[in-house]
Amino acid sequence: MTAPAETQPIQATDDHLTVSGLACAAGKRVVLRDVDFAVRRGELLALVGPNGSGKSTLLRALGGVRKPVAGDVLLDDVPLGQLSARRRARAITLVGQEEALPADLVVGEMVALGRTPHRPPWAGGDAAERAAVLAALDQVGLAYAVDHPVEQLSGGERRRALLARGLAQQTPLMLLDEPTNHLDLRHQLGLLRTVRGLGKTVVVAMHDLDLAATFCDRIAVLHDGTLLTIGTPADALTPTVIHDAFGVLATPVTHPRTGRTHLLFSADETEPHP
Ligand SMILES: Nc1ncnc2c1ncn2[C@@H]1O[C@H](COP(=O)(O)OP(=O)(O)OP(=O)(O)O)[C@@H](O)[C@H]1O
Repeated sequence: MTAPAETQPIQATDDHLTVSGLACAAGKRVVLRDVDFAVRRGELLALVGPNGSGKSTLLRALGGVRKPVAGDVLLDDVPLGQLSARRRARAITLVGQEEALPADLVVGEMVALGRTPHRPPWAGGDAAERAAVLAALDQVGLAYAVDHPVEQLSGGERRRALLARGLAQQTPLMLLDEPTNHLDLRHQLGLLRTVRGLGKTVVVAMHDLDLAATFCDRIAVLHDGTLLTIGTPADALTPTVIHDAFGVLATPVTHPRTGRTHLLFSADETEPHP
């Protein structure tokens, strides 16, 4: 598989997050264990894996929202647990998968919630804040909806409004849980191009392996709560890894126009249906 084609790979120079011996539990059940890796500054890292493999749990742990039962996550060498919520919110944006939107706000007000960590206590919005909100909405192609009621947004518009709220938070690190859900093809590509162009460190959970390989610098493959592998798309998304993680057959093919390598998937009839 070739390097991301949308832009040149961003030069990552050091580690932004360091994950060591991480384990997380849901109730008494350990759902993530023995996870060790680093997120390099400025890279776009995809988290892929089957349903229930632990992607959302890992993202929440990377954001300091999910407390580990073992191990640690360091932000620039500082354990996340040592940071105040406000400091964390100025450093890390977490855009979750199925966040309920406050129905009685207009879109601009909802996106302005992303500015909260930057305000002094009890401060209201000002012109700079409105500019940040409009810029964030513009980045996701939603500026036209700034005064629309949130409850009137389509599923795809809701996803983009949530991302805009995250962009308005203006942190150097973003954690995105399936941001392309509900988006049509053009908006999926547009959103990933936008994310890639941010120049931030981004970790994104996604299901589309081909899009992950096209846009991301590296890919981490989760399976059953463990990190199966992490590496460049070519190194991480081999037919063997894909079969081990997803139980499907993958065949690399060359795109006749671009020359890039893509994967075709087919069912492995010897695998039991999940
Ligand atoms: N609140 C919870 N209570 C009990 N189990 C949970 C809870 N949250 C997650 N789990 C379990 O933890 C495991 C990992 O879930 P997680 O949501 O992290 O997976 P995922 O890879 O993001 O899945 P998906 O692709 O379906 O979004 C699953 O087995 C899930 O059932």
